[in-house]
Amino acid sequence: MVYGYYSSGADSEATLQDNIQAFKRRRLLPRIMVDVSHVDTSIILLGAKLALPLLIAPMAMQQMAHPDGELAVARAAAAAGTSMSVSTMATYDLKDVASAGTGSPLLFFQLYVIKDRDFTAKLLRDAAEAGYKALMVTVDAPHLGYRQADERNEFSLPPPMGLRNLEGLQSKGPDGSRSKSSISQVFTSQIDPGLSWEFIAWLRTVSNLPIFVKGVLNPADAHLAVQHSVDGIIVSNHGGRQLDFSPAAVDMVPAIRDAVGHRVPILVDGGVRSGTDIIKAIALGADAVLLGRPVLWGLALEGQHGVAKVLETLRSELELSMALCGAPTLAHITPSLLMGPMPRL
Ligand SMILES: Cc1cc2nc3c(=O)[nH]c(=O)nc-3n(C[C@H](O)[C@H](O)[C@H](O)COP(=O)(O)O)c2cc1C
Ligand SMILES: CC(C)CC(=O)C(=O)O
Repeated sequence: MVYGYYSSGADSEATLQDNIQAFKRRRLLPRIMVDVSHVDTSIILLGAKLALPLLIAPMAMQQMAHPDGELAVARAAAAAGTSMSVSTMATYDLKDVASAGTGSPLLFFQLYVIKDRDFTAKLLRDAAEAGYKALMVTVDAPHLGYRQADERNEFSLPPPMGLRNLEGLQSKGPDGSRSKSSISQVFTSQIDPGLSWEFIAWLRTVSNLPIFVKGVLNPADAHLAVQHSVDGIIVSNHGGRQLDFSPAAVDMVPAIRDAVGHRVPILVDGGVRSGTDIIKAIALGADAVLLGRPVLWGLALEGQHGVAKVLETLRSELELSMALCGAPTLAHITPSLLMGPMPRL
């Protein structure tokens, strides 16, 4: 049941697969005779220096993978000098995760907007007090995508685990959803499907933190996001878990970069599995990438140590591949390093 929840995508999983294929279709065209005796993988994001252009994506309910759950992931992110985003649907209190992540250059709090706006405002106050430096507002999930594995397994969070940051929220009773997955039921009853761009203005009245919107695919929406003064864009199809047959996120990066220019940072996630994937995403126009499921696999195997190994593997792959591309810094990763999609792959 847990593996099904973590690994699956929506419906036929076409988008889940496409996220991986979109990277595999591309080839790198290296430059030679460039001094790569020193390779610098670091990046400045929101004024914070990250050791690598790889952040940990928000993922719900991490205690199912390991008893230390989100605490272990936060510790591994801090030790690797990178950023973690903590889900509204975490199984540890957001304050405890922030303490565990002390030393991380940039902790994000991922917001699912609760219908009860007072509750949402309190969550945001708690996040700011706990030391989170930015918000990731997920905008691609007015409803949860249909995931066959969760229906088949009648997914529910095994007790005594709970959604610690939603405690105190009034139960809304039967939600009218016919889903057999209890997380889908909670989502339908508590999460607000009525958001529009005006929400960003409301958010500014209750939080001073920088706002990234997560789940942008259409360049027209990227343009609107910037018009509404967001601080960053995350190009994402939610790891193929929301709209099946939406495009691979990385394929949308060039058009979104064209739409917004360099006014805000652009992050992308979905299917990043190697150092060369990170290079491809940056060459297409992203500033950095988020990593999803591989973090959970590391967590399940060896807790904090397992996550650390996943991050270190990607870091060393990135460093080596940058050297082999003739790119001593991230600024050297330009579109000229890329060959377009290969036919028939
Ligand atoms: C098990 C799981 C739980 C997730 N939970 C959240 C969440 O709570 N909030 C959110 O914005 N995205 C969530 N996501 C989406 C991720 O943030 C991210 O977009 C996606 O996993 C990236 O794709 P990848 O897993 O192929 O790297 C979740 C993804 C997975 C696999
Ligand atoms: C608990 C869920 C709503 C988290 C999520 O975003 C997901 O499973 O994709």
